[in-house]
Formats: sequence, structure tokens, C-alpha cells
Amino acid sequence: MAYKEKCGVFGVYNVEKAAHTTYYGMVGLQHRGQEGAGLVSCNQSEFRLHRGHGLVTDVFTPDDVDSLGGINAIGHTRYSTAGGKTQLEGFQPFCVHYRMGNLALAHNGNLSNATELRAFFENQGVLTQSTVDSELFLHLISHSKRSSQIDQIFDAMTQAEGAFSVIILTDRFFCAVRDPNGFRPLCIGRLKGRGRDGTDGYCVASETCALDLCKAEYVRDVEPGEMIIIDKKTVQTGTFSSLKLPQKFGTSQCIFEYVYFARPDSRVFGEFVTKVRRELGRQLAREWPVPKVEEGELLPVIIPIPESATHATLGYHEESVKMGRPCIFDFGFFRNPYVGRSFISPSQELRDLKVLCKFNPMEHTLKDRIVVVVDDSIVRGTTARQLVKLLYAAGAKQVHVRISSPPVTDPCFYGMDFPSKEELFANKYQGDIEAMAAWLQVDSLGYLTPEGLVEAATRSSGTRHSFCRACFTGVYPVPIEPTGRRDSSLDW
Ligand SMILES: O=P(O)(O)OC[C@H]1O[C@H](OP(=O)(O)OP(=O)(O)O)[C@H](O)[C@@H]1O
Ligand SMILES: NC(=O)CC[C@H](N)C(=O)O
Ligand code: SF4
Ligand SMILES: [Mg+2]
Repeated sequence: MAYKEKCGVFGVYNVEKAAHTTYYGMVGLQHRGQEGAGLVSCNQSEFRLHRGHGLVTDVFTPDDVDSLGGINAIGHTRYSTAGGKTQLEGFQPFCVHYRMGNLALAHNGNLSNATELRAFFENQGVLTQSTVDSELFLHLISHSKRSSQIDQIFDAMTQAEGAFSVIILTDRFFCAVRDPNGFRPLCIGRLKGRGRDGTDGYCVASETCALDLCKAEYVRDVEPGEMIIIDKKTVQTGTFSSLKLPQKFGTSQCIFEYVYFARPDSRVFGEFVTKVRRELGRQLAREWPVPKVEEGELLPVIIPIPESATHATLGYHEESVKMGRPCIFDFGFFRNPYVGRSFISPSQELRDLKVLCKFNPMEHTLKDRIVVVVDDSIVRGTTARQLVKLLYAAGAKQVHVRISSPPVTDPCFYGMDFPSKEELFANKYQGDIEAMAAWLQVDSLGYLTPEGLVEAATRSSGTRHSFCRACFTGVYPVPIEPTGRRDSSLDW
């Protein structure tokens, strides 16, 4: 795993067998976090919590899920971006009791003003149970002076800055909030007739692939800056209450969800990820075409680096043919499915070994051909460099690398754990593409331009919102702690 991902949140309201449905929703979101998983269900008026380290299937036995029961529940799959990585107290959902009753909360994202908020509460003598930023939501809610619980939650959300897609379960309602920038995705689903006495149930998830698993129909996304309430009235009328958080910094949805992070079968920010990835591949073909071949030469073969580059490669191939550059699409590597994302790779030597365990080239598709190999991104360069060697060893005549995003130059502070700036491949060569190609030992290297990325993603997703692309520019749309810059224009 070159990047450590983000978290996944999933919750249901008025759904028979709530804990079971949430369990399956979390399995669908496993790719978003593998350090730990947790589930809170509301059984009568009792809130029950079960959480642990590792994959969803490791954390829960069938008995655990049965004993959680309930008709309302929320779940979380975690990759830590703040605070403790091992202490169970920092794992979500958080489940507390305060003057308004029970409250369970799960968060995907990273707060940009966490240090400031923590100092404020600690100075007041507030006792905290973890060093995780997400816990601060609980203190913001319980310290709110507002009288109704909905207003307390709204008040808390207006004081948080940065990336947060949050779901909350209380004794009376279910609530879902997306930060005004809309960094992380969040969508709403309906489970027809799956509620008490044949009424409709509702669910909210980070990605639609989790809705598919639970056979929920996609209703719509929670909009950037929207807080929706699902309660008894929703069950009776089919409508949600919706509140709007004040907008401070414009919208900036994470473009990397489209490039790499989200599951290809999900609909993110309103559009299928596969469709956007194909469009990125098409744009890449226009910017960095397939090399021309001499008459009588074998056609170039276009291959993806599995898994995440497959759909961009299909788009690259389609567009190349349309542009009058004949070539074939094929799979040049077998990817060992048993080498999972939880592979531990602390040193360069182990990372190199990991790549070799993961991929084996298929000689018959590669021998004597010009090979154009497409990947979605380069982080440290480990994958690309190793795979290029394997391609030549398998008989490739030339190797051309195409990347369906710009060079990654800066870390993410909005819920994704990237390597440090110094470790990023592009920074080692100050963006000198020729030097980068020489280190990779390839005949050519082409990255999608930042403009091409934004244009293609906007065109194919049809979104009216802007994207964050700070990891390609170093210009952060919301101030980051302690020295980050902020993009005040956000005009792209
Ligand atoms: O330059 P590097 O440091 O080697 O990292 C880049 C690679 O990491 C990602 O894939 P990853 O192996 O995480 O998983 P995937 O199978 O989902 O593509 C990305 O898609 C690149 O292939
Ligand atoms: N990846 C995430 O969304 C992490 C959520 C939260 N900041 C944590 O560290 O648990
Ligand atoms: S910095 Fe990159 S990964 Fe992080 S939110 Fe922005 S686009 Fe996404
Ligand atoms: Mg990859």
C-alpha cells in the first residue's frame, strides 16, 4: 500500500437486523481502513459497542453481531491519520452518554484545527480518552450552550475545520454531516420495506459500493456543508431535514478519490468512479499519445498496473485508437490477490520485495512489443521502477510509462496518510521529467497535467463543485497546522 487510505463510515436507521446490515456495509468499505473496525447499535434504549484491531471479519464473530442487535447502528473502518494508532480508546465509533442521552459518532477525515481545539478543552480541564482528533466532536457537542441536541451538533460542526464526513446516532435520530469543503464523500441510501413493520429503512455510507452490498437504493449524496437528520418523521414521510453549515473556504472535493482511493464500482461525488477514471485515461492519451510504430512492426500493447489503473488504461486505449494510433489493450501482469493492502513494508528492501510478490509479468503479451504501461500515480517510485525491470526481462522492446494524474509533490492533511515530502519520488528530481524517466529506466514518462486532471474529472463527473488537488500543488484549500498555506482563490 503506497498510501494509507482514509476511513469508512456506514450507518443505518430503522432497519431490521441493523448490526448485520452495518457489518456488511463495513465489509464493503474495508478498503478505506484496515487498522481497526467498530460498530455501535441501539437496542431499545441501550447503546452497545464492539470494536477491535484489524479487518471487519477479524473483529466480529457472528455471535458478536447477533448480540449487538438493534434497529439503528453505525460502523467505522479505520486508518489513523491523527492521534494513537494502537489504543483501542481511539478507535471508532465513539460511544458516550451526556446530559442529552446516548451519542455514538464515527468520522472520516482530519480536522485542521485539532491542536487549537484540544488545547482549548484541555485548558478547561476536560478529560479526554484518546489523542484522536475525532473525539473533539464529542466535546464540542457536549459543551455547546444550545438547548436542542440537533442545534448542539450543528454548533459543534460549525467550529470544526478541515475534512469531516461524520455520522451520529442518538436516542432520537440519526445524523450525517459533510464539511463545507466536501473533502470526503458521503451518500444516502434507502432500504425499501426493510424497516419496522415494512416501513422504509435508511443508510448513509462513505461510498455507494456499501449500499450495493446491502441492496439499498442510492438516493443522493450528502452535499458539502449539509447536515441531514433522519428520524421517525423521515420514516413516515420519506423526507430528511437538512441544515446548511456556513461556508468559509469554498468547496474542494478530494480529486484523489477519483484517481486512486475510491472503489471503482462506487459512485463518488455523484458519479461512477470507473467513468471518471476512463476519462482521465482518455485525457492522458491526448496529452501523451502512444508512440508511432513502423510498418510491419507489432502493434504497441497498452497494459495497466493492477488494480487501480485498469479503468484509466481502458480509456487510454480507447482514445488512442480513436486518435488513429492503433494499439492493443491487454493485461501484462498477473497480480497475486493474496498480497493484501495490509502488507507491512517499513523498509525500501521490503517494499521492493512486496512489489515482486505482488506482480508477475506475462511474457506472451509483452515479448518484442512496445509496451505502454499505465498507472494512476507514482508515490515513492518503487512499483514503477520494479515493474519496468520486469517488463524488459519479459522481452519488451520499449517501455513507456503513463500516469493518469500529475506528480504527487505534497502530503495530504485531510484524511489521507501520505509519505513525507522528502520521500515522494517527484520531489527527488524537482519535477524534471527527463531525470525521472532516466531513474525509472524507461523510454518515456508522461504525467497528466494538473489542468487536464481537473478538466477531465469535472467533465466526466458533471460536478458543480471544485476539487482539492493540494497533493499535486502544495496549495491547501483549508489552513493546515502548523505551517501550511491556504489557497484563497480556489478558482480551478
Ligand atoms: O510509487 P509507489 O510508492 O510504488 O506507489 C505507487 C503505487 O501505489 C498505488 O498502488 P497500490 O499498490 O497501493 O494498490 P492498488 O493495487 O490498489 O493499485 C498506486 O496505484 C501505484 O501503483
Ligand atoms: N482516515 C481517517 O478518516 C481518520 C479519521 C481520524 N482522523 C482518525 O485518525 O481516526
Ligand atoms: S491533498 Fe490530495 S488526497 Fe488530500 S484531500 Fe486534497 S486531493 Fe485529496
Ligand atoms: Mg497501484
